[in-house]
Amino acid sequence: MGWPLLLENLQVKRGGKLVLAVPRLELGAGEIMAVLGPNGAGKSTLLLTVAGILCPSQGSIRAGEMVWGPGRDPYQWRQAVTLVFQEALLVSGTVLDNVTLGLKFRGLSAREREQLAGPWLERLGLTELARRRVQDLSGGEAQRVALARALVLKPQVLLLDEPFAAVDAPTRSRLLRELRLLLKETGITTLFITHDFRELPLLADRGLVLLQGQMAQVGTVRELAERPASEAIARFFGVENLWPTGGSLPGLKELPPGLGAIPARCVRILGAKPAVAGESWLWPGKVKYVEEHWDGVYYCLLCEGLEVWGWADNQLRLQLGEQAWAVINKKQLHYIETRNSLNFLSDQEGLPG
Ligand SMILES: Nc1ncnc2c1ncn2[C@@H]1O[C@H](COP(=O)(O)OP(=O)(O)OP(=O)(O)O)[C@@H](O)[C@H]1O
Repeated sequence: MGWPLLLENLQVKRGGKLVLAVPRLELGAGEIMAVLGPNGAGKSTLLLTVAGILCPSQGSIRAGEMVWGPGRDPYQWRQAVTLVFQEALLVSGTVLDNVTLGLKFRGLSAREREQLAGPWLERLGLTELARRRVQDLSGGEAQRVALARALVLKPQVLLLDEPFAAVDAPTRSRLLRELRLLLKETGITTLFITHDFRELPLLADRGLVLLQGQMAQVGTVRELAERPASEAIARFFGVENLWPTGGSLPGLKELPPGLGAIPARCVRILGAKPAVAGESWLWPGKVKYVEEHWDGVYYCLLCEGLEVWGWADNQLRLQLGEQAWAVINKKQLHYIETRNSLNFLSDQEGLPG
């Protein structure tokens, strides 16, 4: 089982500027956490710091008994924590040479190295490619080699920068699911970067959203998508419905000033008013937009001037301008208080150091 990871009071500067602040972040032993956020949010900075490549200007990172931070020697830390870069940094030679490189540095004999590498080559589908020269690999194969090279060292903590980014989307989904099984079996504590929140359920137990160098929210995929802590997070997760509260629609008019948020997939569109509303609000509206998918249809209704995005199965055939009903589940409409925006690093003045 990997080690638990604890980041406390972490501040990281780059080019003399504070670009990442993590007051506290805890990963349980064997937990897999995704790091999400837009460009420049601080994702790579976080990974490079946990890898012992960047030194924080303040704070500490603990893994098991070991500590990384200002004044600490990174040598031992780097033995326990392994970073796999997005661009597989392979040395010239064969796949096997690359997978066993770290073991060679640790002084193992060629025979021992091959014995240890064998199972990992097999699990990552590389056995047939073991003697192939790395310059003849596809981008996806090269990424798998980089991963095998990291896993063969049995790291306590694994850091992955956009795993399988070079692979086409369906193959990436399959590889991420397989990687999850493998990591859960070995119990390696893992932090990985992704730009795509849809990858979160494939690999991660929880996600950390970074915005402008700040921890904006930590949670499971459902918590992040259905209970976003701010408008910025809701937008990042592609929550289609973000309505200003107030007005005359039931559900919104009772809320204090802010936003009502609900993903389109959680709003049901019906062609006729149901007899019973149950735990829902029923909003009448006219069809403004239709988008057909293979497994259903997205509709946008105009309800009292608000654009309401919802989902229906393929049986429902509504035309533009037709009367329809949006069913808003009371438990799923999430209130976001807009007055409490995050204090982003760039908005702050006089930060320490
Ligand atoms: N070497 C550097 N010197 C100065 N500033 C840097 C350096 N590297 C990154 N930064 C700044 O640090 C901040 C965080 O960058 P980082 O690369 O960690 O973001 P990211 O979330 O990984 O972005 P991306 O998704 O584009 O890779 C950005 O404002 C960036 O401009």
